[in-house]
Amino acid sequence: MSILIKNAKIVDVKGTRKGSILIEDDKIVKIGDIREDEGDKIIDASDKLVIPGLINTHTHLSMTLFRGIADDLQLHKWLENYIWPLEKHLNEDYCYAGALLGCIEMIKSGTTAFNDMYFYMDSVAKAIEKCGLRAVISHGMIDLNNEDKMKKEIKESKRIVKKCHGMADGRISVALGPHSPYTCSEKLLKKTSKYANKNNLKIHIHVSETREEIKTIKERYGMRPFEYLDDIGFLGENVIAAHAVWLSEEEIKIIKNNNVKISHNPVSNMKLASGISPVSKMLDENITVSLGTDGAASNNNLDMLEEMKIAALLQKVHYLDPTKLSAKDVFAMATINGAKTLGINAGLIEVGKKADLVLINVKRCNLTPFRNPISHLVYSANGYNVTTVIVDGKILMEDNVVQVINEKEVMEIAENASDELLSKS
Ligand SMILES: C[C@H]1O[C@@H](n2cnc3c(O)ncnc32)[C@H](O)[C@@H]1O
Ligand SMILES: [Zn+2]
Repeated sequence: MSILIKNAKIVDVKGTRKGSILIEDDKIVKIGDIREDEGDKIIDASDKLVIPGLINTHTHLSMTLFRGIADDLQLHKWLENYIWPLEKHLNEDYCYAGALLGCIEMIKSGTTAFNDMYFYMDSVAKAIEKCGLRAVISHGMIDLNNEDKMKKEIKESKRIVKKCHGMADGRISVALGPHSPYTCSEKLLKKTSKYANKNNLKIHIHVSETREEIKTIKERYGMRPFEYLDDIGFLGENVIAAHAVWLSEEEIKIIKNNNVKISHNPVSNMKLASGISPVSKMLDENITVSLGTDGAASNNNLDMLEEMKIAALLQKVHYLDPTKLSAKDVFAMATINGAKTLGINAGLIEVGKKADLVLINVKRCNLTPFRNPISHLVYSANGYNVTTVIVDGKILMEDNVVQVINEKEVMEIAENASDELLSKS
């Protein structure tokens, strides 16, 4: 079935133009003046912006179940005293419920693709397939220097690769997810790197998130985290490093030289008081920096429109310079940089690109008067301005109604799963 989006105001980082968009199968096939009879399904986009779907490059989807639990803590206390004890009680059903809820939240706020690291990833993949989103998923590996645990973690990662890579008509791909340099042994990191490079897979890892991490890695290996990862031959263009908050000048060079992709998570970094990533500096060095929310337990939502605004504001106040991280820069991070990071043919509205598109209603008081689309998207909009979401040429939400699953039922399932899970701890 073809879809014609007519009377659109098309906005991507290349600019704003008026026109219609014709989608056939999973792709955009025509942009401009298009006859109505060319589309089987017509969407009237008058009073709407059509933007590339937003791309969230660091999530832990099923952590929606922990939203509002363990707030106002520093990362390591948060993980060790609250989150990891709760995660011991996770199972397939809980992770499925949390992932469904996360998918709906993302659809409703205009995200079409994401990069997820967590547990029970076949359940997460099932939820993504059901909801129609696009994702890179990885099993989060933590071995704490224990050889048996390392073997189990690698075995589970390989199982997920075999079971889920290319699932959902290719919308799901699998990456390897060593949690971090402080929770993974050198042996695990080296094996991960070897397997990923041999099988052309991405690697998703947390790096340099807190000052405590820098201290731990320095004490253990005599180097800073990115220096250590470089030293063991782990870094490469397939590595997606989340956070990258505490970086020396030398580490910025290492990131650049290895073409490592960085996922910036400003809200999580602010909430856990981890610090401020030197995003503007990295962008000046032409490093690919994209945007992520992190999990809903440290954010506490998955709204990329909100994340864009906070990313821009944080750089400005950090450098005491309002010209840092302009609306356009941050919109690029959430669209084309995200696509480049995840290896998706999207992030721009052009013929031949994947039909991953989002419609934003500009006839809302928070977007009135309507002047500068990218400014409005970054500084004034929020998830509630999203009306329609298309991924891979399929409509996932139309006029604010989720089409792929019953939203109320999912909220109930997730509420019950969260209740049950918390009662176990
Ligand atoms: C996959 C594991 O990662 C944990 N996690 C979630 N958010 C963060 C973060 O910001 N830094 C480090 N680890 C994080 C999650 O709870 C899982 O245990
Ligand atoms: Zn994380």
